[in-house]
Amino acid sequence: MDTAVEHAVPLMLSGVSYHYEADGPGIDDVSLSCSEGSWTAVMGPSGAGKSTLLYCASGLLPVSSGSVCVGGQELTAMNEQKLTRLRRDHIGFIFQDYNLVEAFSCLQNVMLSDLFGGRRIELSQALAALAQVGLEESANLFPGHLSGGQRQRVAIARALAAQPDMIFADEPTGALDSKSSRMVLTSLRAVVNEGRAVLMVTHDPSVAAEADRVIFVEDGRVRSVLPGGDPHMIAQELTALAHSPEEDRL
Ligand SMILES: Nc1ncnc2c1ncn2[C@@H]1O[C@H](COP(=O)(O)OP(=O)(O)OP(=O)(O)O)[C@@H](O)[C@H]1O
Repeated sequence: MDTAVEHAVPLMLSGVSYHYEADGPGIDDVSLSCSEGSWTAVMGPSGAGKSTLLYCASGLLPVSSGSVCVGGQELTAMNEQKLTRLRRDHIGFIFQDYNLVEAFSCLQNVMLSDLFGGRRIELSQALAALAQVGLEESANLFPGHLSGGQRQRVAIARALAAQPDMIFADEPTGALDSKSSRMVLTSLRAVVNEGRAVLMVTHDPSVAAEADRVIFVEDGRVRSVLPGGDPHMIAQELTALAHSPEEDRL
């Protein structure tokens, strides 16, 4: 692999806009970057554009203007084939509802890409990813035997196994109780400590507080950025944003 690409910033968005339809909702002029070993949370009211931001940043939605670079590679200029390869090789995606295949064991779920002719994942890589989320003992269990938190940790292991530069997580704890959430957040911190960058959407200030910084989005635009760490400060910012007069937001 090209060394310059290998050491490039995992994610950089410059002036990114996307609208589902002309003059309709979407995101406007969003700029942000995520460095190696950093964890960024995205918060904002319902309908603010958080998921849209995540989908644009991961190449799942084509931006209408601006630039998106993942691992130093510009996504907006890529054809579908190159984009698919980039997503496969550099991006992990964790969804709220886990997206596990019920008929496959945890290990098979982690190796899914390899089983379907996508990225090659060695057995040792898959087992290491399961161990990283504390599920090495559960490799041969099926999702039906797991709690919600364990399922989500399998999904994280799957995102990790391909050793992506960048992990996107859309409400990864949204469906979990507090104990399971805690385990998922511990796993995500381990991923970040290993040098991966995480961009995570959440509604929960105590989950966002686990991140290194929190980006607040409203009406499709970035309104403010706070450091992680203090759930009360994050909750206050969210409330202030929701109650700010329309003219202050423009
Ligand atoms: N496929 C779509 N077609 C048209 N409009 C859409 C589509 N998906 C989302 N939207 C609209 O775009 C805006 C941003 O949606 P998005 O899902 O990004 O918000 P969000 O901040 O993630 O919301 P939530 O917290 O409720 O999940 C909303 O007004 C939403 O209704």
